[in-house]
Amino acid sequence: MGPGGSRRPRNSQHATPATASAASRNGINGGDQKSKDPEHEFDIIAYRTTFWRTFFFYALSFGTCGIFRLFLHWKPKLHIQFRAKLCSVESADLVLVVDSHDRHQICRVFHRNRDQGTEHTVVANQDGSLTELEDLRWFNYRKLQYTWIDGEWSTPSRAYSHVTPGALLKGGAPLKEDDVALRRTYFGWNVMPVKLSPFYELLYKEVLSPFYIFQIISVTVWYIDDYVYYAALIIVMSLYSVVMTLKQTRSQQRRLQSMVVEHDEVEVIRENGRVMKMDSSEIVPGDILVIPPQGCMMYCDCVLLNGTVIVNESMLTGESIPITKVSLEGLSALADDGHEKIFSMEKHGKNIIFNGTRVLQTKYYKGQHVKALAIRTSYSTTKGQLIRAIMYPKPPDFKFFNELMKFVYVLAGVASIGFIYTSFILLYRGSSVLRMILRACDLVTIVVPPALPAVMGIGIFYAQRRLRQKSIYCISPSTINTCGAIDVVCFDKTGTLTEDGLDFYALRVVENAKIGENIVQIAQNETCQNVVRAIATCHTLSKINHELHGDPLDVIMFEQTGYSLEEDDSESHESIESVQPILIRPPKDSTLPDCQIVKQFTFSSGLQRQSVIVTDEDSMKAYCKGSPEMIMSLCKPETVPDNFHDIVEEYSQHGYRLIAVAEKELVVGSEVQKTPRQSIECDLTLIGLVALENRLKPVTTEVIQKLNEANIRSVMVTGDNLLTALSVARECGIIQSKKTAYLIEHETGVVDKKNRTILTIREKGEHHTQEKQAKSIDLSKMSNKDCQFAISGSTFSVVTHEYPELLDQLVCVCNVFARMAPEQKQLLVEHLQEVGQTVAMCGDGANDCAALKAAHAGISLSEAEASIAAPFTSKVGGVGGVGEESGTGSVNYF
Ligand SMILES: Nc1ncnc2c1ncn2[C@@H]1O[C@H](COP(=O)(O)OP(=O)(O)OP(=O)(O)O)[C@@H](O)[C@H]1O
Repeated sequence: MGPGGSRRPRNSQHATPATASAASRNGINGGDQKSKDPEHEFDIIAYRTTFWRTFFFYALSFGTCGIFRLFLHWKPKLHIQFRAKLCSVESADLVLVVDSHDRHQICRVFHRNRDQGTEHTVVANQDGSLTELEDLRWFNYRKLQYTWIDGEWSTPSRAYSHVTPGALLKGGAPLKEDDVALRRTYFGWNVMPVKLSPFYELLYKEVLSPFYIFQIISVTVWYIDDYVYYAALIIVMSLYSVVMTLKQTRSQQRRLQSMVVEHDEVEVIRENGRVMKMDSSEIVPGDILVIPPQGCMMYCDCVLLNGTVIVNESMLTGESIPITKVSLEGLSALADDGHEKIFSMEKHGKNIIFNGTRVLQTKYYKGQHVKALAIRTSYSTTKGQLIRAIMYPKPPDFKFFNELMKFVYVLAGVASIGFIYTSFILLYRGSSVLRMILRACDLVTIVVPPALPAVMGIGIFYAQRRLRQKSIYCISPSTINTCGAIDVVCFDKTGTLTEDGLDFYALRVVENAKIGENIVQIAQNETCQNVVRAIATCHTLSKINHELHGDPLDVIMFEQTGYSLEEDDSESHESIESVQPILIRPPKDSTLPDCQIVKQFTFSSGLQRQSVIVTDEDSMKAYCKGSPEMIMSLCKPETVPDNFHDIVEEYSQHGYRLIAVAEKELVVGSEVQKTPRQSIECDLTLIGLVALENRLKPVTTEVIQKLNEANIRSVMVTGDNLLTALSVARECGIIQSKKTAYLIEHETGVVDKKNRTILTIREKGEHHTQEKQAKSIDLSKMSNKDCQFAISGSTFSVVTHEYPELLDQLVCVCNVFARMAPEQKQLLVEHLQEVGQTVAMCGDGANDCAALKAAHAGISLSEAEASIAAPFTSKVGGVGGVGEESGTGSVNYF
């Protein structure tokens, strides 16, 4: 099997596209490769078997009744070194793949020549086109197919990996049937088969582990030695454990299968633009899909070519609020650095509809198709990557297993001494050889606990059952053991520690750089109509089945305005995005005209803002809302009140969530569709500040208290303001009442002699800053003096780049990390792990996904039971305390 998929049955298990292409590295005979993907970093070493090595391998395996083979089964590296020798990729028939956790796997290399045989040797180019190779070599590893192209191992995700957004738009032409057939030979069918392993196969894998082999030997020794009852008891326990483990593995596979093996009818434009209905398994990268107006499930990763769609990505992110995806149309061709933009899955997430997500609604001109270009199928999609991460998880917890193995080695050392001593004594006393061996082995089996795997297996099984009863679903049972060793739990704030919903508190209008008083009732209040209009239009809400859907923050703000939202059906409106404009109507008795949202720039955590372009009868305006710091930086300084910063601090200190609103007048009829986002979101005029209340969840304080009692450190890592975060942290007990909170800060441009930005520490509440040279900051000492620390993302970034030597200390003593971008959340988790901490991360949103994945134990709070964002998914919607005795007997809380 391999890239010969055109003749392959539809549901065959075919290696599918991957995320990374393996880059060439000068290695042993040119056969040593290293993958670029940091997450799945691995070496690929080429080998060729020889006749004599194979002969000796079989001879020794038979000659030792399989013991030699069993030994090599545990040691794949020795196995391949014994059977084959290093060679170049061109002559290899085996490769040894070594992953970043030093796990080895031997894979067979397949080979096909263009002139031999009937099947094609096509591969994909980086721009998505196909090319035919003279000689095709590939191997399958963890559901992906690696093909030797241009001196490197590449996966099918190589297609569209180096292409401009403009080329993607232009390249979106219907595929011909011949082309489809050729593409299928390389990409395979768009399915993710999860095989239910037969019982005997699972049993074989389980029983061949060194522990079980040792157990078999132990039981045999005891049986011969007349410990019949004890031996029988251990057999019964082990059988029970094996059956439970197998049952668990099978139900795990079934669960995964139900999440993965989904397919349905889709509409694809093929051959001369005909819309054809077909099964989703027939989609190949390059196909153009038609997305129905009423929505559908997505079965591949695709780029939106026109219109706008609203999707629910909860399956991938755990976050169930609808997200708006926009088309590539109108995207500027040049990046910030002036170079041509290159399309990437990371940077253009807002233009990609991912496999496994549900399209709730599409928006475009009536009667026109919303089209999307399939770029990745089956296991190379984002969903495929997550599924692979579940199928081939990281080794549970290195520290835990290393220590467990150390414990076993110490016991084995003690046993060996006993073995030698007993053998010597018995020999000296003239005992028979059989009795001597029996006694000595008996000693070993008593010292090293043979029932250890059985006990752990049973423990995990019951722990998982208990979690399920509490609506916590676990897709990676081995992680349960890790939870017994958690040192730090990182919590996202909004939606995790605090309620998802917010309460509107007040609006303060800014006019002529003066800030007004609190306005609590904003609808129809004459004094704030301009800001109300901005709030009513600046969002990405949509109406699905007559209900407003979107970010809870947007919903709550919109509902205060008294405005209503309608999709504009009239033919006359010229929309900038060639999307049906959204009509915003003021309250009935208002004299203000209706207005249309003609362009939306979606919210992103990294940008901390969101904006829209709105037109009414005779004007065109851009409205922008976001975090006060961000909006202030985009506003003309003369429009920002002098005391604005102080006012923001005051609200933040009381835990309010703040959103600043700004506007900009645009010239009617100007070509704003071609204007990049950064040209719209600049030189703004500040017009208002909205304060929202964000209450703690009832269970939060109790959970933090339990963690404190268990000596597990709680850390808040949030995208919100530092002072707001600090106030919430104080309220829930992350910052303890008897401790003083210190803020670690910096001032941009203020540098020391070494040209490093000066870090300052100030006590929360003090307005003066007590400057200290970075060197004199000894955070670890200060933490002993009843201090706790908080830092914001920008200072964290300064420390990361300019004071890497402080980072270890910082992550160990800081309890609040605010204004953290998604990648900083991940960096924090990774750094905590680097300093030897076992980390759990608890989050609810798309901005927590990377951190959830990086943590030893990720806990996603999600409505979606089947979220694959983290090993644990809690449906209870809170950080409900879970006292759970895992297989290790520890009590865990999360
Ligand atoms: N829909 C929105 N429109 C405009 N600005 C927003 C919106 N949602 C949040 N913001 C602003 O962007 C900031 C960062 O948001 P982000 O979602 O990264 O974190 P968060 O929701 O504040 O906190 P957490 O990381 O704890 O969930 C927020 O503090 C807020 O000021």
